[in-house]
Amino acid sequence: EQQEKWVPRAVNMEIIGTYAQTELGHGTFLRGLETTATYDPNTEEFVLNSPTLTAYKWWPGGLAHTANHCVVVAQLHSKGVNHGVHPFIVQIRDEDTHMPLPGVKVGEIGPKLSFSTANNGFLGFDNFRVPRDSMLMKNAQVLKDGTYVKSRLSKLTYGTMVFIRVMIVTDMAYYLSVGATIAIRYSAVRHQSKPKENEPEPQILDYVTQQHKLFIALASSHAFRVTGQWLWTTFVRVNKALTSGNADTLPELHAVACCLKAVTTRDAASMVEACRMSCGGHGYMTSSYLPILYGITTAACTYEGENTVLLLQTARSLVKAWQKGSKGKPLSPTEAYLMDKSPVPKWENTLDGIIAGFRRVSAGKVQDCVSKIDKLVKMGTSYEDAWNQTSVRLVAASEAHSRAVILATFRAEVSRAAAALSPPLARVLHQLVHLYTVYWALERVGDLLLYTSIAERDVQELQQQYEDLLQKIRPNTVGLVDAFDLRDEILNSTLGAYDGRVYERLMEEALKSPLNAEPVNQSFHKYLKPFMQGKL
Ligand SMILES: CCCCCCCCCCCCCCCCCC(=O)SCCNC(=O)CCNC(=O)[C@H](O)C(C)(C)COP(=O)(O)OP(=O)(O)OC[C@H]1O[C@@H](n2cnc3c(N)ncnc32)[C@H](O)[C@@H]1OP(=O)(O)O
Ligand SMILES: Cc1cc2nc3c(=O)[nH]c(=O)nc-3n(C[C@H](O)[C@H](O)[C@H](O)COP(=O)(O)OP(=O)(O)OC[C@H]3O[C@@H](n4cnc5c(N)ncnc54)[C@H](O)[C@@H]3O)c2cc1C
Repeated sequence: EQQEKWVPRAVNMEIIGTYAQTELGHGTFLRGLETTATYDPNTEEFVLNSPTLTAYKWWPGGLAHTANHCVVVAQLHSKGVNHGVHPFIVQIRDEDTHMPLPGVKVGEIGPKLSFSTANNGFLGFDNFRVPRDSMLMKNAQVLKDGTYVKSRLSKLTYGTMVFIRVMIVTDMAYYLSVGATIAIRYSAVRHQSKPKENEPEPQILDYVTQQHKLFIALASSHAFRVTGQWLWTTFVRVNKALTSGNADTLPELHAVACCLKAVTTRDAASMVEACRMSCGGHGYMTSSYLPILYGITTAACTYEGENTVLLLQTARSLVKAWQKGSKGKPLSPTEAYLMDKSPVPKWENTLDGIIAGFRRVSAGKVQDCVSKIDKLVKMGTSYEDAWNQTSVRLVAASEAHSRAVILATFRAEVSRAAAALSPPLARVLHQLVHLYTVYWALERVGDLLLYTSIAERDVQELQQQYEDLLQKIRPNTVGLVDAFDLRDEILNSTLGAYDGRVYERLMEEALKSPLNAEPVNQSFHKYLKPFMQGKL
């Protein structure tokens, strides 16, 4: 009934909404939110209040000027009992005049690193009344007389966050494709230095250090797209099961969505920044789009669950899995490898060998964490303090798990898809899988040395494989980014346009600056001249 009431209006753009959960005082710790929704059975309404400054909603995108409705997450009170946080759909502005409704205080939070167009807002309530059916009652309910009917699973309230975290993985694949396209096209246009005196300056794309910076962004875009598709399929399956009353697979989905969101956003932000730096000075120009892209991707490390916090959520699941597995209980598919008790096998410099190695690293790190926590608890430390003292390792274990999942998914899905592709295309995609896998093996060589039987000569051979791959991929790189098929209007970049007119576009953009409108800027007469004449 509620969906029938709200969804068509939203789809028709009659109402514009946002998700108002985070407050000035709390974003991560949802149970600590302070906005209250107190049920009044006499009028069958909820009364919304922001009892403190820190209770003000803070951050929701589009809240300041665009939205006229929002989903407000608030502590539900009924019959004198606090039932915890619940979502309410709340109209905040008049649908005709767009004026804030009485009892609503709404505004814009101010300039940010990026997302300048998102008008992120603040929102407070002063005895603001909404009808009973404003509470989203798919899970928990409040009856007319104020009786609270519990949800069969309290964590279903957090479902929207799981959905968005799943979407973010594919989103990061897209942003990396944008960054890689701009930087690789620019690197094909840009010539710099003269390593051989009698030859022209090479394209900077021919410098192997440049390839090292950029090809991983290209490969990661594919890895994340494939992983995002797999995660989406998992999400759909879990949701289907939830609809028929089975929540058994929800914890696994939550655990894997958390670590994949964290690792893909962190990689996307750092690789986009590497793309920006790989364009030298021109990459620092806003018109290159790369600084904006960095602002967008680094925001994703924070929104929808701060990355460290999310990695610790996955670690919580891994530690529990370890404890369960040690008692011989079955584990969920993505965590089952943790209980592989076979002796450490001889190292193999193959894709399967490296993926198996990453699983060993993850399992080894989880085991270390469990041992440390157990030891501390036995010494009398509380579990919570033991957890905190182990948390640097827990985050590393969670990241290793995530890498194992991405590597295995990328390899499996590309191998499966390759059967339907032309042999040359399949070969190139396999090269990207290979490059991605070897890159991370070399990045995490310390971990592999600790937890697997990899030896110095294996590492040297991997380094050689990596350099060979850069060379093999080089001739196809521009074709590979063209294959992302991103229109110039979307790239919005002086450096990345299809026609390669980099220098012309940079000058065209520079000339648009209002500071170039007059030959002598007024600041000369106002400040500089008096200063030069000693009058200031
Ligand atoms: C809008 C539509 C757009 C569509 C397109 C999207 C495209 C991509 C987006 C691009 C644009 C993006 C724009 C920006 C949007 C940003 C929006 C926001 O940030 S909004 C704001 C986002 N804000 C955040 O993300 C806030 C982050 N904070 C949180 O999520 C939580 O408070 C918490 C998880 C950290 C702790 O919660 P707490 O209650 O203290 O829990 P405990 O630690 O005590 O654990 C208790 C048990 O619960 C379990 N469990 C937990 N969660 C889940 C779950 N989801 N499920 C299942 N289970 C879950 C947990 O495993 C544990 O199990 P067990 O071990 O006991 O068995
Ligand atoms: C661009 C952008 C858009 C956003 N859009 C929205 C939106 O539309 N709607 C909305 O409701 N919110 C939105 N947010 C808010 C966002 O969801 C929160 O900022 C985010 O969940 C992090 O919470 P926080 O700011 O309270 O960080 P904090 O939790 O205060 O984090 C600060 C530091 O404390 C650490 N920390 C916190 N808790 C723990 C812990 N338990 N263990 C270890 N370390 C911990 C973190 O790792 C971090 O280093 C947006 C934020 C941004 C940046």
